[in-house]
Amino acid sequence: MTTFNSLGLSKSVLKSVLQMGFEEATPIQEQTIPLAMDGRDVIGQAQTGTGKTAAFGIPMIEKINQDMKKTQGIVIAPTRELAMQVATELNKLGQYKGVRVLPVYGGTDMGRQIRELKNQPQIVVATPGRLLDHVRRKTINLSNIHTAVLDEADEMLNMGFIDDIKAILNAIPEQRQTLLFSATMPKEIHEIATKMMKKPETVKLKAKQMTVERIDQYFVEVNEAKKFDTLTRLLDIHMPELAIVFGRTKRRVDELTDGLNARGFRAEGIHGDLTQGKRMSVLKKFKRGALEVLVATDVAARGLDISGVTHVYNFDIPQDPESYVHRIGRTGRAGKDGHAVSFITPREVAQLHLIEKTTGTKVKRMSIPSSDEAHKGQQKVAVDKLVQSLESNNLDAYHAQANELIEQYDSVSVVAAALKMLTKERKDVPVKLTSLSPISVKQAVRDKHKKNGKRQYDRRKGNNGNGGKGGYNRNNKSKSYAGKRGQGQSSGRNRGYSQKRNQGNNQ
Ligand SMILES: Nc1ncnc2c1ncn2[C@@H]1O[C@H](COP(=O)(O)OP(=O)(O)OP(=O)(O)O)[C@@H](O)[C@H]1O
Ligand SMILES: [Mg+2]
Repeated sequence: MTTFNSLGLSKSVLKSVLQMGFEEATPIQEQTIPLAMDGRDVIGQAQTGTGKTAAFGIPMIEKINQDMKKTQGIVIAPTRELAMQVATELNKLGQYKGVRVLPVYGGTDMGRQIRELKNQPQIVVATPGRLLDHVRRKTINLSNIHTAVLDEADEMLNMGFIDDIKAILNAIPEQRQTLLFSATMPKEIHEIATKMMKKPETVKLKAKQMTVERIDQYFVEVNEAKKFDTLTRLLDIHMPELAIVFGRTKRRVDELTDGLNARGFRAEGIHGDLTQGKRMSVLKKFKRGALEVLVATDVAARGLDISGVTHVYNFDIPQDPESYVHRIGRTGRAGKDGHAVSFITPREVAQLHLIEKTTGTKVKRMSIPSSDEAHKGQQKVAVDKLVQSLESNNLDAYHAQANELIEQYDSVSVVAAALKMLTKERKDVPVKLTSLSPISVKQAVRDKHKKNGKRQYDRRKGNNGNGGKGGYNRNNKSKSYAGKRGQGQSSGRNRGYSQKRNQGNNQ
């Protein structure tokens, strides 16, 4: 067990860390913080939800000179929502030191952003497209930057972003420290990365598998036409606290959202064609539990840390294994349990095997639940509601009517009728989605070579461990890692080839 105290943090940062409820450092923090504080370039790889943000955030904040009102650190993240989230976490870490952090991303007012950047916040957390805009307009001063971080580094160095990243890094003083973090790091991207860094130290936590062990991983083999009914049945049976359903395209997300609402689920979608205001409001609603289901493209696959997400459904199987790792990693975070179910059409079985091979995980088969099973799930919700009402003890006004009913009918029938009324009957609402062609491994490989499949979601319209169970406590403000963990990835994996999504502006 490593406490933050023993990592040699300054008083103010230590105070922030404790205030955030972190009691001990996670393994990736324990290993990378000392290196980074020593000034080394670091590539850090550890499973989703294991605290990589603080792993780069803490040394970065430590290095900031708070008396110097200049931009000294920069973090680049692939999506706007992630940039916002990272900025919030850094703000918390720097709260007692008095470090100013500004998120900078597209879809927001440029004029205002320029004014804010003029004030030289000490740390800027940005998406690449918008940041490059500022670099070209010379509306950001990069000359005092001593630390640059690429969060989701493999994604940032992938085809869609690499040119922007190169251009940005070239504009930052060369004697900078560079930190790269991600849960995944394909070999060829690691090679590209090391060329941009100075003798980087790679910290790759050893674990049997790339995904978090606490996430139960299942697949269900189902025909395209049956997917939607299967999804709503599973939602009825699993009764997630919060669920994320990933679809492959924006259209898919829209159709799924409409379909789920038609069947009585509170669902909203998030993808790159929505205005930034809408994206933020959907995410906020989801975080506070006003939505049960968030339907999303891969725009929500990386980095987002939303507590209460108990289930992830890959309605469409992701186009590459890395995306699978990140998507399912939206659950099972910070030591909590999670569940993931991937829908595989019969022609996508090879893609599933590739995911299993790459991640070192066995994904268990689950049979398609029957409508009876789903109905039982719905009934369970109705029973819960009834019990809640019983326990609320506020039923006096109904006693007279209840007595009359019991005199006329037997009590079991009366309760059954009440349950029937409370049960959401979903199966009668037909929902038809536009079908998508299956993903094949061959197709995915071809896509890799299609340069025009560039993803730059920041620029587009409108958006542009594992471990011993129970080892992690998160009571109120107290979060701690304990017990045996071995987070991170198994090393030396060689996939033999890599894939590139051809999602273009599908997100
Ligand atoms: N030492 C710690 N003790 C307890 N909780 C922590 C600790 N460090 C981070 N956390 C919390 O764990 C959660 C996950 O952290 P974070 O988002 O940094 O994970 P990540 O490794 O970046 O995941 P991803 O790969 O999905 O981006 C956050 O809510 C964070 O506040
Ligand atoms: Mg992260």
